[in-house]
Amino acid sequence: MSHSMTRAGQIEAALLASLQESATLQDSAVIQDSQVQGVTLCAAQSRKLPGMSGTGLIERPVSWVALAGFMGTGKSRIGWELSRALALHFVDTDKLITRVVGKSIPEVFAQEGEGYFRACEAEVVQRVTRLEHAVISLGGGTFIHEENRRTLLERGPVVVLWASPETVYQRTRHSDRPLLRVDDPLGRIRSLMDERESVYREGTIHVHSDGRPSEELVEEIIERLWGWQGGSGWPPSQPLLVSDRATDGRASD
Ligand SMILES: Nc1ncnc2c1ncn2[C@@H]1O[C@H](COP(=O)(O)OP(=O)(O)O)[C@@H](O)[C@H]1O
Ligand SMILES: O=C(O)C1=C[C@@H](OP(=O)(O)O)[C@@H](O)[C@H](O)C1
Ligand SMILES: [Mg+2]
Repeated sequence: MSHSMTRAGQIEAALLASLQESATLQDSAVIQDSQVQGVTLCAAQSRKLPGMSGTGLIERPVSWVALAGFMGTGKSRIGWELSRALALHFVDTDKLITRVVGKSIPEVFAQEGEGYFRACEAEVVQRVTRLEHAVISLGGGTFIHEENRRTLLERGPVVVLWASPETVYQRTRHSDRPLLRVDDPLGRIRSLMDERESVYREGTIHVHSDGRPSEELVEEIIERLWGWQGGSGWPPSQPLLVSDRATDGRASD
């Protein structure tokens, strides 16, 4: 990216490239949001009718949704699959930042520092919450920062994916997450998850991912989104109770 461009301009250009890519990969050319000549199908139904999802006869529970949660819970993968199921654009904020800065996430952390990464993340949140027709996969730390959380929850539903520390460890051990580059990654996962858990609980819908295939998760997310009442999720309505923080409580909202 050119140095003469402002970061906002760089984000705009990178976003455009991401959206073009996501549209190119879209398997249906024209998707209508609601009724088409009196015929509507919800996304779940259309997936049971092969061929129908490409015809534009599709109705979605939402036209914008974000995925939050700890590293390795599946935000990037499930977000992508959810975007295909709902025929929406897909934006992964980490990939967007990689495009904007021209460096991988580990390089951004090592060369620019975490503070720089968090500043990019905050700007990207401001931009992606103004998008229409998109599934947004956040980085694991994005939702932790209050201003990001407020902006996201005012925009639309935030689905939080959960997994046990052991599952996160298995899913991330062969990848390069800068925050897990330590002697005892499982211990680090446990302590960081503990630190962040109460904040993740401010999300709109909570889905546990341990031992569950992605198709099942996408299906559950879509069903839960149909049941979502709408409205701003900010400020969080329920004060957090200590008993709510039990491990079993993570799967429900
Ligand atoms: N439900 C799942 N079951 C098995 N593996 C999964 C599941 N969700 C994600 N993964 C895998 O775990 C790894 C981390 O997933 P990713 O989507 O990058 O997580 P995140 O974006 O939350 O860090 C990837 O290899 C991905 O394919
Ligand atoms: O939890 C975090 O603070 C981070 C999570 C990562 O994203 P994923 O959750 O997609 O791995 C990435 O944004 C960065 O390494 C920091
Ligand atoms: Mg990710």
